[in-house]
Amino acid sequence: MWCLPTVRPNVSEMFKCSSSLRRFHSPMLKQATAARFSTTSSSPYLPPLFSVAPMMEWTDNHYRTLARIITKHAWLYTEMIAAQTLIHQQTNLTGLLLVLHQDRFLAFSPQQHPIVLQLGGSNVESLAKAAKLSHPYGYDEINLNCGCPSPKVAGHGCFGVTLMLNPKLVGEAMSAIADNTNVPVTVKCRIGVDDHDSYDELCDFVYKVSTLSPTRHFIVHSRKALLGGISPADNRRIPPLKYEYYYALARDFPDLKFTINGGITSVSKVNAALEKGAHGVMPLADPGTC
Ligand SMILES: Cc1cc2nc3c(=O)[nH]c(=O)nc-3n(C[C@H](O)[C@H](O)[C@H](O)COP(=O)(O)O)c2cc1C
Repeated sequence: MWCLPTVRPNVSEMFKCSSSLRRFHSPMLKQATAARFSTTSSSPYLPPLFSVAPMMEWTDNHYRTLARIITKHAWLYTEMIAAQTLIHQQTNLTGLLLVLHQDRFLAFSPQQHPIVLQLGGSNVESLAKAAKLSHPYGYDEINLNCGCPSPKVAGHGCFGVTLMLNPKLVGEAMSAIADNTNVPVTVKCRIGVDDHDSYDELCDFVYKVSTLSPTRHFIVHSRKALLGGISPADNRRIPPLKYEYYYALARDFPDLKFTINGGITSVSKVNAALEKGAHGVMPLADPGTC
């Protein structure tokens, strides 16, 4: 039996139109954000109720500033930033340039809180170092990308969604990231890769990552990834959405939190997911369709 909460908010409350902009200023969302920030080590971890999906070449500083004008409380994600890029920027540049260059990748205006830094990479030491480099900026959470199927990313060794094939490595990486930050660490993944698409394999991934590291929150893009060379756009279209995997995870790992992602394109879909028991929702605020 899937767990259904007794009281769920109505998310149409969150969507208040002002001019042509949609606002997400609901008291419920404000309350959820406040509760999230008041979490202490002794109280349970609360995932963001509503977050805007990370998008390479979209969710940069400018996009996030605009998003923050539209929504006061939604969680915002950076684009994926390769750990190695941050390290190269640090070692190849000097003095003020180093600061400016690194700030191109890591700086953000305080208004953008709550904000999550999404890292990409698979080298445990590099990810640890990247987490350490990001520490002074005050991100609210660090997330590891385990869902990107782009050949540019997944094709270069164990990176992006190919990380799902090595849960032990992800667990170790998440543990190393957590050792270098004092904010929650989270994973964004798919439900499988190619033929590795059984629910058991997904459970194995979640179980190993959460036992080897303090990761308590997974953002689940509820499609598998196909690594046969299809485009990232086709990888969002061809593999079918299997929300049943998402709800089964929420049922089978009661100590963990899961955010649903993939195909959440309308207020009614957000509401339907929350009513069905989703801990958090991550729609894609596609600039082309807003
Ligand atoms: C242009 C674009 C860039 C994306 N970049 C990232 C990224 O940097 N990191 C990431 O985890 N997901 C990225 N994604 C995936 C989205 O965050 C999200 O998981 C996916 O779009 C959900 O599927 P949907 O399009 O059906 O909603 C990107 C998606 C798009 C369309």
